[in-house]
Amino acid sequence: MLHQIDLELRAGCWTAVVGPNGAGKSTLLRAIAGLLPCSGQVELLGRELHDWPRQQRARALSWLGQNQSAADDLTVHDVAMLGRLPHQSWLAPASPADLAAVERALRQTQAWDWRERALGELSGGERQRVLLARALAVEAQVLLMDEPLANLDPPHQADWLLLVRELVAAGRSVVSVLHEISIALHADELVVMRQGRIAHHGACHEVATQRALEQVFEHRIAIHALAGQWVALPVTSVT
Ligand SMILES: Nc1ncnc2c1ncn2[C@@H]1O[C@H](COP(=O)(O)OP(=O)(O)OP(=O)(O)O)[C@@H](O)[C@H]1O
Repeated sequence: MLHQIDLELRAGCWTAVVGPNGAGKSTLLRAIAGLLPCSGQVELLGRELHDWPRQQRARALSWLGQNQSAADDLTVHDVAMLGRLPHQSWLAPASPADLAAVERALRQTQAWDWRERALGELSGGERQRVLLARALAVEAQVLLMDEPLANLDPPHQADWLLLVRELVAAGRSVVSVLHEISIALHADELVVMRQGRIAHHGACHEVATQRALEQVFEHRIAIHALAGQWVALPVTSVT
């Protein structure tokens, strides 16, 4: 349940949504995606979400859900091709543009070599990279990702960070729910949530944003500058 949400997300930038378990992060993302009924108003790229024709909206907004399901017997290539559905006519074969987008997306997540394997044969992290490829294959203007780093090892987390930077440099907007606070601190903006409300919304490098972040986690993390980056370290000492 969310309360009194008034949030405007900047286009062409990466916003990370952070906060404790149960704070409402996934609910907020689902509301932005139009996947939840809500009493307020959600606008996408300046237009009321429900006024968008379905296909246009599906092309404009890509969604990577938390623990997203997909048929385990589909090949990796077929799963990524599902991302092209908004671009395809009913029962029409994949176009050269669809095939090129799928190849690009699978290469971006280093999943191209498994393209003939069944999704069900993959490890958790490998599977997540295929689902990420499916979201990328949409080539949407806005990407919403709920815990995209789930099961990814550190090198692939770093790759995801670079990928998001590339998407933003190309003018796309990315909104991601993240538990990896040190990764989230690389975002342009943070939405800090607690108990169904937005506790703070601001630039990652601002002191007020970082203090809000420490506060919602009850000062069990502390944010430090290290090797030119902001990092969140666990606070284990009891005062
Ligand atoms: N389908 C549902 N029906 C009823 N309550 C729900 C449902 N989904 C989530 N909630 C409740 O809404 C609140 C916010 O949940 P949400 O999943 O948005 O939190 P979150 O911040 O994403 O948490 P987490 O970090 O644990 O994934 C929680 O108290 C949760 O119990």
